[in-house]
Amino acid sequence: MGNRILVKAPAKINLSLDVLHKRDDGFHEVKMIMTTIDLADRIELDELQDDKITIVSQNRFVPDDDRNLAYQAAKLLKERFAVKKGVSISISKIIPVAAGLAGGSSDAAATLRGLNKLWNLGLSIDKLAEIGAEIGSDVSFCVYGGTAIATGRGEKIEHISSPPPCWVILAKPTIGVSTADVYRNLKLDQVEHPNIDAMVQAIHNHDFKGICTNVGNVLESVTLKMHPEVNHIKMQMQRFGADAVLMSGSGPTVYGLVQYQSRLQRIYNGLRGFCDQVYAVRLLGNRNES
Ligand SMILES: C[C@@](CO)(OP(=O)(O)O)[C@H](O)COP(=O)(O)OP(=O)(O)OC[C@H]1O[C@@H](n2ccc(N)nc2=O)[C@H](O)[C@@H]1O
Ligand SMILES: Nc1ncnc2c1ncn2[C@@H]1O[C@H](COP(=O)(O)OP(=O)(O)O)[C@@H](O)[C@H]1O
Repeated sequence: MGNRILVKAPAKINLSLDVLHKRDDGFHEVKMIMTTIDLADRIELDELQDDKITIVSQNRFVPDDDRNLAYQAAKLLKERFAVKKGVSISISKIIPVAAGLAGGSSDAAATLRGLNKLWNLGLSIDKLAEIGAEIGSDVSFCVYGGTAIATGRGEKIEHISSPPPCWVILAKPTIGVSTADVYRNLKLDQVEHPNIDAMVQAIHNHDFKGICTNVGNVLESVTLKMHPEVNHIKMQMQRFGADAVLMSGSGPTVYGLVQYQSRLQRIYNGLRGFCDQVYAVRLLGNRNES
């Protein structure tokens, strides 16, 4: 049997997401605070002697061809560094798909980190993040994990300290949301911009209350209008007692920050009454092992 590497691919949430303007290249200039959570896909990379890339996944929403972001990551490394061997990429999908949690981007990032080892490429983590940006805007952050301010189209990463430990409840409505559609329908003259500096300060001070008052996401203005059920989940989560409630990324997943474990069960049970996909996990906030 050939060499095998196992890599964890954690999801992210956006504690704050601001869009500054639309750029000439069609992308939007953003300023976001991203952090990793303890909800992760598992990626298994098995060396193949044949010169090919295969994707194995039991999840019917995960493409098993070149549309898969993990496939694209492997192809990019293979071509750029003239690797003659192949790889079988097996994805155990835990992160809900098309949810605003960067599941696909994190699979791609984990594949980059894993193949760097499997193929002995010796690339630095910064180089892997740079390569990741060619696959998608969120991939660079996912290469590092941790907590960061992301600017540019999301690929410029400045690491900051982790928020104080807390719980994160996630509820994913059954609808899927296209990130491109959400950005396209954003009306920047009608949004309320979050205070990112105040969020950074609150994180720096380990001020959980300050973090809760400063969560904000301008993309909510689009997705909540398109899908009123997302707002319904937000209101329910607030009613059940989460300390802060926000949509992650372009949605439709809504997350709640919860300081005390004693409250978790009640919020979880309440949401499970009308939403199939509910998760209670810890906020990780620390960097991936490279
Ligand atoms: C909204 C965010 C917030 O973290 O996450 P998700 O909801 O996808 O998790 C990201 O900005 C999404 O990043 P990602 O999903 O990697 O986007 P990409 O594949 O690069 O781009 C998908 C499409 O979204 C639009 N897009 C993306 C990023 C950006 N800064 N401006 C844009 O306008 C573009 O139309 C692009 O074609
Ligand atoms: N490894 C992957 N896991 C999940 N989805 C993937 C993957 N590769 C490509 N995709 C495609 O990317 C789209 C967005 O997926 P995902 O990364 O889960 O969502 P988001 O960008 O909202 O965080 C999906 O519709 C799916 O078809």
